[in-house]
Amino acid sequence: MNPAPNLVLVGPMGAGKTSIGKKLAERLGLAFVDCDHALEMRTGATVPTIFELEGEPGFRAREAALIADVMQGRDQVVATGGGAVLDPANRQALAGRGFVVYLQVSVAQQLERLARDRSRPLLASGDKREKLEALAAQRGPVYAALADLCFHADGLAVATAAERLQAQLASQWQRPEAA
Ligand SMILES: Nc1ncnc2c1ncn2[C@@H]1O[C@H](COP(=O)(O)OP(=O)(O)OP(=O)(O)O)[C@@H](O)[C@H]1O
Ligand SMILES: O=C(O)C1=C[C@@H](O)[C@@H](O)[C@H](O)C1
Ligand SMILES: [Mg+2]
Repeated sequence: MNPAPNLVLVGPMGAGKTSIGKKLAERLGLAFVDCDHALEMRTGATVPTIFELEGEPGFRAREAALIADVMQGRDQVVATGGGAVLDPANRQALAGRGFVVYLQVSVAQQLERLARDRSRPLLASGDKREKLEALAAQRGPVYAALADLCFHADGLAVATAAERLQAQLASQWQRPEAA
């Protein structure tokens, strides 16, 4: 049993961190924080606009500041952005106060889900399959090393994935009582 005060979802773009996370938070009666969305609310700019104005380094700095703040809280399901785990300080913040679930998904499934997506700057140009494969090779081991639990989300509807994940969590994650 890991007594972390938050549940954290990590994994690649299109794994369902946002979609499954929202459903799971409802089922668990916890607050839901989507880091990309929270960053957009905080800055008043969309993720693509932040990338356009400040580049990926600017986005990553804002993402790190947000994660540091969010992880001070408790009783939250936190859906991270796909690249949040690249920063060691983020990894420390997420694992320090979170039970970390890696939502695993195949590149084929990502491609299906993100075929028409325009909100992810890292997929905006070039061949999507090649990019997703390169990101998977780089990030897959990082997600796996950070995770308390790996959950295969391939082929599952959002509601089914949330239900099954909740069932697995019941025997592995117990939130501490509030002080
Ligand atoms: N289990 C699922 N079944 C069907 N469609 C899904 C599923 N999970 C996500 N999707 C769809 O795939 C798209 C991407 O999902 P989502 O935004 O939840 O991914 P994410 O992991 O949060 O990605 P990112 O890292 O970019 O934030 C959305 O259009 C969503 O509706
Ligand atoms: O995988 C990534 O690096 C990203 C995923 C999204 O959630 C956003 O955080 C942004 O588009 C970058
Ligand atoms: Mg998301």
